[in-house]
Amino acid sequence: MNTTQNAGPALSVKSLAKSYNQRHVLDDVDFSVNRGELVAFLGANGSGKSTTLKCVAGLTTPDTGSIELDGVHLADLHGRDLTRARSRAAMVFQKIHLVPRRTALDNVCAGALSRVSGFGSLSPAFFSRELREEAMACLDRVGMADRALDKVGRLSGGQQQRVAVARALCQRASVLLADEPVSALDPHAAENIMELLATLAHEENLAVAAVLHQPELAQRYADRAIGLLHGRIAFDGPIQNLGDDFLDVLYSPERIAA
Ligand SMILES: Nc1ncnc2c1ncn2[C@@H]1O[C@H](COP(=O)(O)OP(=O)(O)OP(=O)(O)O)[C@@H](O)[C@H]1O
Repeated sequence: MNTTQNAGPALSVKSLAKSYNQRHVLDDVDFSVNRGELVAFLGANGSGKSTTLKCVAGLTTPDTGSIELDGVHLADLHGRDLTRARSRAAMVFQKIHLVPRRTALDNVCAGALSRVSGFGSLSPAFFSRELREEAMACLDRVGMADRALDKVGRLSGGQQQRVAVARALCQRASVLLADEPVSALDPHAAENIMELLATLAHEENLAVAAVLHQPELAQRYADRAIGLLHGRIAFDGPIQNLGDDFLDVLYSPERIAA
């Protein structure tokens, strides 16, 4: 259970802008994600969804804009303070960045890398008993405790994605940033992961932002949708307000080519 008591949104982004080679890919992007909420990021290829999450996670540097995590302005911080504040947001990718030859448990322990000083490798020798117990609890939360000692490379895609979520939980993040978490999964496994993300939002009070390419999954599991069009927010509202008219705006070929 997330125990952070900040009253505001877990993630607040204001006036975010980003260019690559003088080409604007994000322009004046404002949004927030609250605890207890699953927000789906929708939009055509190249509309800026991943770049938005990467800016929040610190994987790319925005040109301008402010990012607040749990009420803390990242721009005010440097060095270890910045690393610690950033660790409040954990990224879960489509291409699951786990170490296949290590066990699920060791991979989950590695989620603590950004918050535990004193270990700098995936070597189990660095993992304390307390950390292992916490990692086991995280695996239990995603329904993978019985596979803790299996090497990740032997798990299915859906199971690996669960381990990746457990690693994010072991980071003690309050914000989960999931970039196409179900794109590589079969429909059944995709539903299971979406159900897990919704449970973490609704029952464990995490703020979850998930980039999805399946509007129907967003409509089934998300509370709110943010639609990006050419790097700008074209829709931000309750999921039930996301009708076919808005989906046409986000995905129609003429607009994408515009
Ligand atoms: N490292 C980079 N260097 C140059 N251009 C980039 C880089 N990363 C992204 N872009 C460009 O920024 C734009 C937005 O990309 P981004 O990956 O954020 O879009 P997306 O909405 O997530 O797309 P998709 O649905 O295809 O994953 C695209 O035009 C892309 O080519």
